[in-house]
Amino acid sequence: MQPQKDFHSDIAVTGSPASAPERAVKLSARGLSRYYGETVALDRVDLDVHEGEFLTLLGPSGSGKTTLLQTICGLNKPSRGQLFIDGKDHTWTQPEKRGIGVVFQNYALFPHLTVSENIAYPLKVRGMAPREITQRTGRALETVGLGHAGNRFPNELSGGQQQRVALARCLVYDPSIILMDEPLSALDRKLREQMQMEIKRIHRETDTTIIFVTHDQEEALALSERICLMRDGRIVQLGTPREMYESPKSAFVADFIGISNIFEGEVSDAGLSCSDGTLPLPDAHESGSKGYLVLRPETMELTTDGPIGGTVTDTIYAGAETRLLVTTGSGKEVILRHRAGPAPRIGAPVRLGWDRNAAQFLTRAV
Ligand SMILES: Nc1ncnc2c1ncn2[C@@H]1O[C@H](COP(=O)(O)OP(=O)(O)OP(=O)(O)O)[C@@H](O)[C@H]1O
Repeated sequence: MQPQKDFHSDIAVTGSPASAPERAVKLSARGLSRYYGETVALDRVDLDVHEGEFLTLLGPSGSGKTTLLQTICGLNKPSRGQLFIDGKDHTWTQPEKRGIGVVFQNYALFPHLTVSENIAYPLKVRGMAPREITQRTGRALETVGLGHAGNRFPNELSGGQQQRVALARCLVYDPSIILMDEPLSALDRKLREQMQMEIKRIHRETDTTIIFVTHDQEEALALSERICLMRDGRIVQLGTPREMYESPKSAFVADFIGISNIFEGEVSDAGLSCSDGTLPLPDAHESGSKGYLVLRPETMELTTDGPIGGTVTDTIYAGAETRLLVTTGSGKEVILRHRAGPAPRIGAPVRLGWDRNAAQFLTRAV
């Protein structure tokens, strides 16, 4: 498996607690499945989301994230299984009776209504008293930092501000759960990062349970208390960003979360035999078993007698470190971070070593 992450990207694992939050369960999925003919979009999903938690559904395209989100809010009906909110079975409850707010990527504001009118619209339709509408609208606008922009029209706002209006339109109901389906993917990188901070702040201040869908692992690491990584309609691992990064259960998880250099091979008495030689393993394993040695870039270094040989094929200066791309003898691309001394030039032959205690040996592919 080759590293497919952006060589230029930075991975920051936020300081989340080391274990799942000890809070009441807000929402539970039990054996949730959704079939479309032969396609299994969701496959017996069991999931508990805690009160006030920020949980991200992460996974490649087609892994079932949107289907799970839609099943939770009631826009999609499960083929099997149950959904509980606050301990009550809501599998077949109408979407508007679930107390769930939804924010989509496509924020779809009414262009001919002002920001305040956009936010007030659904409350008006439901016949709420004008005074309460004004109060709620004002509060929601303040929460998203747009108290000054109530009289503007959507086309007078930036993409980030429009997404905040969409968020305010959701907050105005005081939902106890908010679902967000790739809400930031239409924004450019800088705006997206600003909005991530904003969403984190709103989460802290309102203590709402948030389930956030993204296929961007950096966004998941930056935002979430826990990440639920999906593939082929199943949950492959659920944990804090740190658990997912430091203790992946399979090569798929190690490859998806952060940058990994993964060597696949067979265990022999001397280590892992692979196309780049025999590599030492962090612990003992039965000879003949197959598996994956996972080496994170920050645990690798250039050493004169390292077990892997290769050639530097790219270097990127990034302040405190230089990122090196090394192509090994077998043609595999390895990323590492070089901190001490001048970086080698492109084309230089190098040998790679690593901190053996920080290496991981995984036997599962998925
Ligand atoms: N209405 C539908 N009819 C048939 N198949 C569907 C339908 N909706 C989703 N699927 C299939 O179900 C699977 C899961 O789709 P889903 O949209 O939930 O994935 P996703 O993880 O949200 O993907 P993406 O990141 O691309 O949005 C995919 O194989 C998809 O093709």
